[in-house]
Amino acid sequence: MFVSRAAVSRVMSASARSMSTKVAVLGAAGGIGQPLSMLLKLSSAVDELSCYDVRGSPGVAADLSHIPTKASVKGYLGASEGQEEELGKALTGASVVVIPAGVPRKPGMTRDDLFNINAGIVKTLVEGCAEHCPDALIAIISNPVNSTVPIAAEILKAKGVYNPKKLCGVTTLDVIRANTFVGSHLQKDPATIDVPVIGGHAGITILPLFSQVPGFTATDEELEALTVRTQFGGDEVVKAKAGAGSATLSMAYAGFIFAENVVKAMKGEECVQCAFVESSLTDARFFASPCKFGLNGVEEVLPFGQLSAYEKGWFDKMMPDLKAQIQKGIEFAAK
Ligand SMILES: NC(=O)C1=CN([C@@H]2O[C@H](COP(=O)(O)OP(=O)(O)OC[C@H]3O[C@@H](n4cnc5c(N)ncnc54)[C@H](O)[C@@H]3O)[C@@H](O)[C@H]2O)C=CC1
Ligand SMILES: O=C([O-])CC(=O)C(=O)O
Repeated sequence: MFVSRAAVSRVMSASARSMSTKVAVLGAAGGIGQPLSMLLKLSSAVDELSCYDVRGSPGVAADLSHIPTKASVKGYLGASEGQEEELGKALTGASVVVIPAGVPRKPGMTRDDLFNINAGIVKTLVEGCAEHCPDALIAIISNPVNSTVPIAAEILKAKGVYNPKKLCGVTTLDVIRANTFVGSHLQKDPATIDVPVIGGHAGITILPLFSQVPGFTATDEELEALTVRTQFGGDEVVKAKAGAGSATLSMAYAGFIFAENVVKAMKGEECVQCAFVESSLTDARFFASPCKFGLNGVEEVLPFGQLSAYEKGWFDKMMPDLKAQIQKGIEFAAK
């Protein structure tokens, strides 16, 4: 469950750790990667920022390094002619790895249409994590998240380093969209709204639980419009960008909130936020729900509570799609 930056964390002073945190962003020169790296550079929770990409990352790092905040920044490049592969250096010592590497959608495409390219990219990068930072928490942004997270799990398992507490798909953008749309509907400050969003991260697998928002009221038509807008918020941006990609700035903000919360939790400030994780809440192997984050990553996958009859209808509709997308990722990794 996502609240606001200020409200999500509770300080556990007794167990607070003073650890130095290296965060690696893989795909750091992209539309998401650049603003995400900048927000992480501005965070007082981050000590070291590692910017990796197959192009442009040394420039991004040099640029960010002139911002006077405490995090040190280094850029690392993938292999190309005359250029050695620097993924190992980028990952060594990282406690959190955020992965926005991969191609974005164009109008008319589904997230699943990205599978053929992005599955291979995520596989290679997660193999690097298994080798160079097996204890790091990996936060996957690359789409289709419903399949790329299962791919990552299978790769880590095959390498003998899978820890379900340390692998998450980032669904925070769905939460912040739902908060924004409900804020506007109720004419309230969206920062005070906290909509749990469960399921997955693609179309109808995204299920906002508006029935759990205190004071929420809507007609049937308004509820339907808010639900569908949250499910297809990504398409709204893809359409508006007209071929120039998908959400980058709102995603960078969402990825930053997620990653910073993870880092703070690892330093002793427990928090609850939604994430797509291995889960036994439903018969889907991975499922997004509120999770408690702490010193070791996902400390507890929390139940998502009572669904309204309307939400139960969407839940039943989404499950076959979600399970098929998860299975597709598992089968890819087994090849
Ligand atoms: N989880 C979510 O809520 C969201 C996910 N996304 C996804 O995030 C991904 C990235 O989107 P954008 O930043 O807009 O794309 P982009 O094309 O602007 O940036 C992607 C970056 O990844 C890099 N890259 C490609 N292969 C790589 C590799 N093997 N290693 C390292 N870097 C590599 C590219 O060089 C590029 O800089 C897409 O798959 C998109 O669908 C986008 C928005 C929201
Ligand atoms: O729609 C897309 O392709 C990007 C995405 O995941 C989102 O904006 O939610």
